[in-house]
Amino acid sequence: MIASVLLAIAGVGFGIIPYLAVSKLITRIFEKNYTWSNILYIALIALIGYFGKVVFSTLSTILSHRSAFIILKSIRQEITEKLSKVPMGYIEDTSSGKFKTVIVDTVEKIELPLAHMIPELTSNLLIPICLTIYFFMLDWRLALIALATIPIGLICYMGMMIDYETRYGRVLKAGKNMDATIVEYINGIEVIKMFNQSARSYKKYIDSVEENSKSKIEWFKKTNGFYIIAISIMPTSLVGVLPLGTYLYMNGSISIPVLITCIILSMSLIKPLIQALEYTDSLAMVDSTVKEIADILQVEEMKRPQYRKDTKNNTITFDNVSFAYDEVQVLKNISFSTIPSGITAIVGPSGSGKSTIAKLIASFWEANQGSIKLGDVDVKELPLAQIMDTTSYVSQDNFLFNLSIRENIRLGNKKATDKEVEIAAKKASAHEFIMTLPKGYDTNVGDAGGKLSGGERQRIAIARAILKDAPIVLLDEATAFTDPENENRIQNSINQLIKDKTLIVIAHRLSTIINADQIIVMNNGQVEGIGDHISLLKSCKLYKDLWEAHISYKDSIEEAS
Ligand SMILES: Nc1ncnc2c1ncn2[C@@H]1O[C@H](COP(=O)(O)OP(=O)(O)OP(=O)(O)O)[C@@H](O)[C@H]1O
Repeated sequence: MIASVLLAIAGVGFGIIPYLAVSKLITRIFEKNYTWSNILYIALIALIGYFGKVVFSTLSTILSHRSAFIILKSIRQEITEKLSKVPMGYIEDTSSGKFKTVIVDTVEKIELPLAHMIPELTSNLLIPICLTIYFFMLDWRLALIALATIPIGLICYMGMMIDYETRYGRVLKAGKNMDATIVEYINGIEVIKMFNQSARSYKKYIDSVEENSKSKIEWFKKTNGFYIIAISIMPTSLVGVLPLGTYLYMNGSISIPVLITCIILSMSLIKPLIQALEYTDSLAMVDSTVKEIADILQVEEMKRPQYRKDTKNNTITFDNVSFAYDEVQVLKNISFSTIPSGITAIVGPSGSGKSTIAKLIASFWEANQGSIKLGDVDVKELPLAQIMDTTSYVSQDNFLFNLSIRENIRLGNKKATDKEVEIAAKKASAHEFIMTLPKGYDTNVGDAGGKLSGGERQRIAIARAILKDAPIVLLDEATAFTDPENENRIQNSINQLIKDKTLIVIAHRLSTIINADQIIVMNNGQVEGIGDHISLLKSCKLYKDLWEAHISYKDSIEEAS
């Protein structure tokens, strides 16, 4: 960027040469002190000046664009890296549309000011300054009258800038809100269609589009008057220069060459200044854009060390753990240890905190109190990468990327060969259905896996986890896909996934976990009972109630079918 500014300054230097050359030429012609070779020589110098300006300012623009693209790339990389280090809570509380807007659109907005404003502002300010000095050297009275329109223009610009940041801030905010709402609308299009709604009846969308247009009209109304007056008055320097110049010439104060040079100078002085002032918009935008990006980059990260530690074993231990998402306490003094290479099931009514336990194990959030240990080390003393390598989290809504099936499975282990991907898919009982697809493993799964059924998505996610081969598996058992055929397939794939692993399963269908080595019964954020199926039936009333409810539900389903 510095090289680009230096080149822009060199361009400015060359840009002034034609003005000086024209002035010299006029002087010589009027003094009748010229030969054809003199004229050609001066014209050649003017031409060199012009080409020098074009070459240096082009080089400056190329360099500034290159630097701008590098800066944009690194800002985008920093934001995405940051998102992997902040707590999930922050990401869940922020709409995906907002992230999209900041990473794609907001960052893009800095390209123009970075690539153009720095070199062009430099030249647009330097050229008038140099010309003004020369103007004063020729005749200070004409120089002063030529510059008289500038303060009037500046006053108008100042009027335009009153409350500018707040007003422009409203425009930016409305634009972002509209972006976020549109992304949300597209994501929820299924629900909108199902309830026979349209974009017009989706109030949030309509409101955001209206606010976007209102804020722009308001901003336009308040700034445009000042802007029009400024750009109309500022270039009128000839109105003063012409009569005063003629008067000075007539009373012999200045010569004709000086008068003509001053007229040329007064015409060329204002245009670059107006262009420079037009960057006020970009400056205000850069300011709010930088603040917005900084807001994300300054979010507090989960503080974890850089280096891995030996944890001795892969047992997870919760010791008096409490946790709240916002103010509301979701887990209260939870204590338990998982069974090494065994199954620990977590059961309980909806909202009792089961998934939250899994998310704390996966370090999506930090516990507020107490400690969570992996082996004999507190997870806070382990790098996030070590936790991620040690655990596989198969949630209910497994997200698939808009990529081929092969690439989605390979996310589990990016070094896996095609053969290994297929073996994982076979273990997950997914191979068969994949082979019926038009392009087999190369079939694209669509946005968020939308081209596959829920059960198929689940099996692809399990294949991904099998390929990852982490020693701890966190499984948020799906409540959907309960038709017997699918359930059997998913159960088979889960059995392959958990071979020789420590499994923590959040179970909704109690019949699937009666053989678990340990069952933790959660109620309202607390542990109500721990034991195996038989012992809990005797000792834990809540577990007995849940079991009876499950059995009678199962019976009713079987009777109905
Ligand atoms: N991101 C979040 N922000 C705020 N509150 C949350 C968040 N996620 C969950 N909760 C709340 O925390 C409580 C426990 O949720 P959790 O998902 O752990 O329950 P669960 O036992 O797994 O429920 P279910 O069986 O219905 O999946 C609920 O009251 C829920 O509303």
